Amino acid sequence: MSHQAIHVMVGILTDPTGRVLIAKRPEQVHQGGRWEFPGGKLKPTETPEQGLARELAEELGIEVRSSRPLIRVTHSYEDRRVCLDVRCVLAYTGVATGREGQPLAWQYPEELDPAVFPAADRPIMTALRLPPYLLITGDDPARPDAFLNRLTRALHNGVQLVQLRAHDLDDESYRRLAGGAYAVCKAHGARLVLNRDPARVADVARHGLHLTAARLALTRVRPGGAGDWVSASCHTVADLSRAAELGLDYAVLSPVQRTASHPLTSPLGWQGFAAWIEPVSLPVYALGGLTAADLSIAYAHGAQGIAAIRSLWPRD
Ligand SMILES: Nc1nc2c([nH]c(=O)n2[C@@H]2O[C@H](COP(=O)(O)OP(=O)(O)OP(=O)(O)O)[C@@H](O)[C@H]2O)c(=O)[nH]1
Repeated sequence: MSHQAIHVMVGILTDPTGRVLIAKRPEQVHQGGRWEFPGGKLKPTETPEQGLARELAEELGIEVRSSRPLIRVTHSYEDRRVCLDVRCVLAYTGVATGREGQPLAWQYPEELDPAVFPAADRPIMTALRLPPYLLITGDDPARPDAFLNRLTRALHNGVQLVQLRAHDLDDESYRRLAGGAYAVCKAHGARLVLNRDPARVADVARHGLHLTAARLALTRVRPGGAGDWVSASCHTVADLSRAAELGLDYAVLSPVQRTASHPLTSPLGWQGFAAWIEPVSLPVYALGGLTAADLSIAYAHGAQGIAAIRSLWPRD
């Protein structure tokens, strides 16, 4: 088998209700009969944007006007290795139709069934379900009422994913706070991920678990159950590889910029961030000195979105 990955451009079209476009691959081709996100092989003379535009014109009869990176996934099948270069189509003209006779369907990301897609597509489906902002909770965990109040305000501001980080609390206080935070998140349709030793929160209601970089290094098997989203803090290329090997759902890479809390740690910068995540087939949030306004630059460098404590945690 050739080790050179085939560069494949893949486009995500979204309708106004948030459904994404999928197409059925013909029976006789590679991964035939499975559903896919539209796209195809990049030609050697094309830029990624040109390749995406050509494939979507050929397959769907649309003209792509603009797109942004979503994720890159490298996957080895028995007979070939592919690098799926996935972009969200932000603007296009025309009406998508199956120009090659392929059935099309629009589905909400939560409804996509990984079993009917090629194996390489799993991280794409995760990326489609994850929101742009990840709030890592800030101060006040010792005053649960004030804490939950701030959390509620953050959710009103549009946050949909929350990591409960409160390392100063003892286990019992953490579990109590998690109970309150879960209720608030659930009521707002947001997800709560617990940053605590998984063994100590095994019976606590949640949507997922988060591993510190130190715990990631000690973890041999993906923790949690089938319904958990599992993430990890990463500060090195080795951390990112480990998160991917363990089959985690996403990573949080820091620091991208210098932060007040770690003024002496040298930041990665956006170029460094992009270079580190490029070979990793995982959605990766950028963390460290960032605000919601950095989302476009984060997207341009391949991030899933922005993670932040200070800038997403409401002040009094
Ligand atoms: N378009 C697309 N290809 C995918 C996805 N997932 C995935 O593993 N692939 C793989 O990426 C490769 C894409 O090749 P393709 O057959 O679609 O390429 P193409 O349109 O240029 O076709 P051609 O080679 O017949 O000209 C295949 O090996 C396919 O199995 C996906 O979601 N969308």
